[in-house]
Amino acid sequence: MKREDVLMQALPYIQKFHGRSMVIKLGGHAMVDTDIMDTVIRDVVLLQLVGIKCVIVHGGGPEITEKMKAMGKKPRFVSGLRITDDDTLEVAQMVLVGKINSKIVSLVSRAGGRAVGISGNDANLIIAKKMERQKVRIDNHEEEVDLGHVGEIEEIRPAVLHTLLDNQFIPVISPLAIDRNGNDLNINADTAAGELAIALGAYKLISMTDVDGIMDRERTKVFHRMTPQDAENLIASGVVSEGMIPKVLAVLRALQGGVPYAHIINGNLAHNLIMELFTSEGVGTMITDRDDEV
Ligand SMILES: Nc1ncnc2c1ncn2[C@@H]1O[C@H](COP(=O)(O)OP(=O)(O)O)[C@@H](O)[C@H]1O
Ligand SMILES: CC(=O)N[C@@H](CCC(=O)OP(=O)(O)O)C(=O)O
Repeated sequence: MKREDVLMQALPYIQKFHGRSMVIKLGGHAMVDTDIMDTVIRDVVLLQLVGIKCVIVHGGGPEITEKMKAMGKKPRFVSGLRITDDDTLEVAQMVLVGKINSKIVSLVSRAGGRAVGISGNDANLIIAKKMERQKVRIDNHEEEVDLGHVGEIEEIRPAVLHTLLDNQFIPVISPLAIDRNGNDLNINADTAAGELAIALGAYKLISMTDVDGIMDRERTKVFHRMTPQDAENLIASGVVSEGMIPKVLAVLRALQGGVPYAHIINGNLAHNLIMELFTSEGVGTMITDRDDEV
């Protein structure tokens, strides 16, 4: 395709997306290469310049795990959620806020945009409560496990995001929350992105990870489009497993909450974000119960 054709193909999408908001979740596994991360951020700055209100929510699970191991602590997860004791919460805060959030903000600045880094506890953006004890199967019996400082989202107060977006800032959000008594909590980044997308009335939730999208059992084929029902079936049949489960559950919750389109795409390939948004073929998986084009 000629260069001008590629650009013109984007026109109807730009017209459709102008003035709408999108929540872009950058998973920890999608942030391993700084050069590619740089292209992802430049894509986001471009999206903002064509009138899309972009909100970035980032993860950082792999880096938290690495730091915990370096401290001699063994990371433990229950249903994809990290058991978070006092020390682990401190590591999560250091890695998420101190390192990853600040790196993304700098990359936006380098790309010519203006970002403001916040976490869910800033301006009471994400109010959560400590998660109930979770039942886990261990050696043929069920045990109840306390996840520590892990939060379950109760409320999103998006006022701060509207202020930032209306003034052309790109909010970059760390997945931490606060409870009603002011205690800090760790939350899964996909869950946070899904709830933020609902509260903002976002047009799309885009989750960037380290695989091309939702794949078949053999992991040879990517499903480019599916309905929420298809996605539920893939979880029930075990085709969707491990870290993909919280991601797909967050997508389903967002779709139920009124977000029309959700995408899961590979964040480790340069310019996948604009390819997914501005071409009819797309590159990853789009989940929607609408039957129109975008
Ligand atoms: N059906 C599936 N299609 C694609 N990936 C899957 C599927 N089921 C499980 N996965 C796994 O989910 C992982 C993505 O989740 P995760 O590692 O938590 O990502 P992130 O850190 O980006 O949030 C993939 O690397 C893959 O191993
Ligand atoms: C409670 C919980 O599990 N919180 C996550 C927050 C980071 C995250 O979700 O990062 P990814 O998107 O890279 O997986 C954690 O501590 O790993």
